[in-house]
Formats: sequence, structure tokens, C-alpha cells
Amino acid sequence: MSYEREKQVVIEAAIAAAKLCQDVRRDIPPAMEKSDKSPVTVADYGSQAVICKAIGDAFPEDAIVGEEDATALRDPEMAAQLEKITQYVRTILPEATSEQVTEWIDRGNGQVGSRYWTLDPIDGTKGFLRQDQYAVAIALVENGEVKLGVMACPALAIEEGDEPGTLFVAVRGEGATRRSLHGGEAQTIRVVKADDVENLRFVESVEASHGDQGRQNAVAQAVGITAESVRVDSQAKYGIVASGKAALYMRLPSPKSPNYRENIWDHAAGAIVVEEAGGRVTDMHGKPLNFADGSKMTENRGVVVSNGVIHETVLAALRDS
Ligand SMILES: Nc1ncnc2c1ncn2[C@@H]1O[C@H](COP(=O)(O)O)[C@@H](O)[C@H]1OP(=O)(O)O
Ligand SMILES: [Mg+2]
Ligand SMILES: [Mg+2]
Ligand SMILES: [Mg+2]
Repeated sequence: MSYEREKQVVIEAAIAAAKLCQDVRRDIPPAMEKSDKSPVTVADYGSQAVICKAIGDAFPEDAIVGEEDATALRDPEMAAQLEKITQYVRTILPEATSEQVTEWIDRGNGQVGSRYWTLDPIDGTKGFLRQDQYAVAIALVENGEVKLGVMACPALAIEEGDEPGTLFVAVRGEGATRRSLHGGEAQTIRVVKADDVENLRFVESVEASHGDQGRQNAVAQAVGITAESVRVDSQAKYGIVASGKAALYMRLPSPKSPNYRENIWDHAAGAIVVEEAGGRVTDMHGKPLNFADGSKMTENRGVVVSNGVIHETVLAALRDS
């Protein structure tokens, strides 16, 4: 099965959502705060509305597990924010009403099941606000296996001199591609080869509190990566590994938040892009990421993403660290 229709629907939705996010960013958005103190913007909501509308219209039977929901937006105090979101959504869907926008956002309140979509409308909201990297990440999961991943990185250029804006697409068993968000041909991508010393670098989060940079750097050194890490926000890190521009992405539990568990929407799309480019994705103990049981990957700790060749060496270095 090649998921042709699914692919077309979400590629179109991801490109539209990426445009909305870039429009918002040009206007320098203020951040709102969620109940867990993390930031959210009108772009996170607008992106989720556009994508959930597209998926819900095309595949009404499918559940969508999205990061955001519209509860806060129904508070009368948020009317001005909701109006702003609706205005941005109207640049893509001219007839949209505020009522529809909240309804579309809430299509993302589905549950993990035998076939579901998972969506991060802006992955790396902190990067988005800093004018750095972020990603619009969509994945289709069947029976616990990611089958399709589409990831738009509006600020990412893979080759020096490229215009920023990269779209990654992967279908299970069919490889991974990247292309410019501004159009043009898709090209197949592959992870770093074992002898490609120049690209033997590693990527990690910009946000120190999202990982354990001390340990990440120690492990990288232990496996022979001498260059300093490249720090990048969001699942764009998966796209960089899949494109052969880094050999390793490590995300180890932060000593400050030992109880943090990773969310499925923060990894599903990126993981299939790397796997289909020939790489490997596990948690820090070598366990596969669990997309079968719920929105939090409660049984996994940390994430290790590599070109495959160095994966076991990295896991061994982690055990020793
Ligand atoms: N304490 C935390 N530890 C790990 N990841 C986090 C934490 N808080 C938020 N995140 C999520 O980390 C991801 C971005 O991380 P990074 O850029 O560090 O790789 C985002 O998915 C962000 O969610 P969000 O989608 O809300 O931005
Ligand atoms: Mg968030
Ligand atoms: Mg995220
Ligand atoms: Mg997000």
C-alpha cells in the first residue's frame, strides 16, 4: 500500500499550514501560556485547524491525536485571539468562521487506536518564537507502526545557499524524500555513510532543559564525534540526520525533569523520515519508540536517532556513561 491519497492530502495541508505559520511569524506573534507553562501562539492553533480540517474531511473515520485543543479559546477572554487565528485561517480557507476553527482544532482530540494520525502543528514553538527552526509534523500510524510521515520545516535549508523551506516525506518501505517548500522536484535522501567523516557531527536541542547536554556531549565524544554539537530546535533534527548532514541526534532525559515523557507527535513523523532514509531510531535503552498505546511514550526514556551504523556503539556508550 503506498498511501497515495493520504500523502497528497497531508502534503497539501502541511504546505498550507507552513505558509500560515510563516505569515504569523512575519507579524512577530506574542506567546500565550498553556496550563503546563509552555508557550503556544495563534500559529500553533491556526496550523492545527487547517491540518485537522483537511484530514477530517478526507478521512472522516480516522482519529487525529494533535497537540493542541480549543478549550482555552472558548473562554470569552480569548475572543480577540480566536479572531486573529480565524483571520489567518481565512488566508487559506476564506469562508472559515471562528466556530469552525475551534471545531477543526478539536478534531485533534482523538485517541490512539489501530489507525490514527498524530499532529504537532508547530513542533518547537520556542524556536518559532526565536525566529529559529520549527516543524509542522504529521504522521499516520497503523497498528503501532508509523506508515507515513510528512514534515514541513519552513526555516530549514539543507544545502548552503538553498532558500529556506524544506518538506520531508516518507512512506514505509518506499524511502524518504525532501524537496523545497517553494516547489520543485522531490529527491531521495540517505543518512550519512560510515566513511563520510565530514558529516559525522551530532545534533541536539537548543533548549538545555529539553535534554541532558552534558551527557549528550560525553557520549558523542565517546563514539568519536569530536566536533561541537549543532543545536537545532524541533524535529528538523530528524530531517538533518535523514539528509546525511549529521550522524546522530540525542535527546536524553533532563536531570531537571526526570519524569518527563516524550509525546508521540514530537517523534512519529521525524522517526519514519530517518528510518526510510536508512537510519535507526530507538529510545536511550535501545527500545523501539512505542506509538501503540497512548499520546505519551510512557515506556520509553530519551531518544537516540542515528545513521544506523553507529547506533549500537552509541547505545553501548550510553550504558557506560
Ligand atoms: N521539558 C521538556 N523536555 C523535552 N521536550 C520538551 C519539554 N518541553 C517541551 N518539549 C517539547 O520539545 C520539543 C521541541 O524540542 P526541541 O526543539 O528541544 O527538540 C517540542 O516538541 C516541545 O514541544 P512543542 O511542540 O510544544 O514545542
Ligand atoms: Mg507545545
Ligand atoms: Mg512538539
Ligand atoms: Mg507543538
